[in-house]
Amino acid sequence: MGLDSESEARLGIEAAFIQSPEHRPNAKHCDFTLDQIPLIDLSPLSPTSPPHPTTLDSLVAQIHAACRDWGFFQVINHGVSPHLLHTVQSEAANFFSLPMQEKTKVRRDFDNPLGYYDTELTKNVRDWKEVFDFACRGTIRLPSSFEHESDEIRTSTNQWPQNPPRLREACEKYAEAMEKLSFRLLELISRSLGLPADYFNSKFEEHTSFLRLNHYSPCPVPELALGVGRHKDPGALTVLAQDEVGGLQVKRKDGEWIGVKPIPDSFVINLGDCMQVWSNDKYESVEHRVVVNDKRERFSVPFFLFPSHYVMVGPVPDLVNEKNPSRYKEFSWGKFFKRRRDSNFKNLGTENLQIRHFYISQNSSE
Ligand SMILES: O=C(O)CCC(=O)C(=O)O
Ligand SMILES: [Fe+2]
Repeated sequence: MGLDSESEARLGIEAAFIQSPEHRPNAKHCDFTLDQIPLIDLSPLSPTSPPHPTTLDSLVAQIHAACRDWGFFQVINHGVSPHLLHTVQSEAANFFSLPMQEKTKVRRDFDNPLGYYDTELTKNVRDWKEVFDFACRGTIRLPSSFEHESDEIRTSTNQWPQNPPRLREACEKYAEAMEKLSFRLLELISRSLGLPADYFNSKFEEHTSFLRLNHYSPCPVPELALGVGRHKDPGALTVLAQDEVGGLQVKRKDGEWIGVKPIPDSFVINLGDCMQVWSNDKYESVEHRVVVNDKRERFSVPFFLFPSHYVMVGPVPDLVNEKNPSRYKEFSWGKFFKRRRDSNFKNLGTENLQIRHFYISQNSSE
């Protein structure tokens, strides 16, 4: 942005955090009391009472409508113990309250992207947040390079801080619960596309899913910065727990930013880029962002369900036909993820890799 240090001091924030004017939030964007995103009750999935077929059909129909119209929904009665979630939230708060020198003992970097980080870029602008990332299954195997020729695979391993001592256990138990819930959701989404419930399961045998503890501290100039800049999640789906403060916004189909109302003990679910491609654009991965405020800190915990690194992502053959031809060329999940992640660490000087870079033009004259 090219601000000098005097201007930075006057604004109370470093230039790297400042969004360009068209992406800045305004007062209208800060209402988190309206309940517009679909709310879905998952109690028919309860293990004590197998669902009646008509109940399951109605649940699948609700999922279908939410995925088609919003790409976002909230779920209640999901079977995850509130205790697990509250423990992870309080351990996250304990961790982020530690002095910086303690947190940076588990710093994540270009070589090991798991751990603590406070300088993430989204679309080359710095986010007003600090995070702690950990793999759902302890390790993640990904290509070491985005380049096509390279086949080398690198394993990243979780880094656990000694402090707070119970963070690791809380996170590992929570991750297990998220893994289970996300597969149940994946089955519902699969049915909602007219596919067998287990259609996608083989793509997740060595899944590269990870969780993130997000901490957004109060920002002196919330009208200039964002907690997370506008983006789409790259994977299959995201299961997000947020506290009562509010900050997440979803871009509605008409282009309006809509706040997602915090509902106690609920999860916010959104579809990622892989689901958009698999569904051949029946469902969309919807843009979202996080606004910050100058009074209250906010915590959130997303679980990102990502396929195995070797999965080639392309439209599901059963969902394409002559009338509805395939809209995407296949791409390697591992290479796509690696490239997207590298852009979190350094300004690659170009636009981030997006699924539309694999779009097949439907116009034969182009
Ligand atoms: O904190 C939130 O509400 C959402 C964060 C998010 O979108 C992300 O980390 O991808
Ligand atoms: Fe996101």
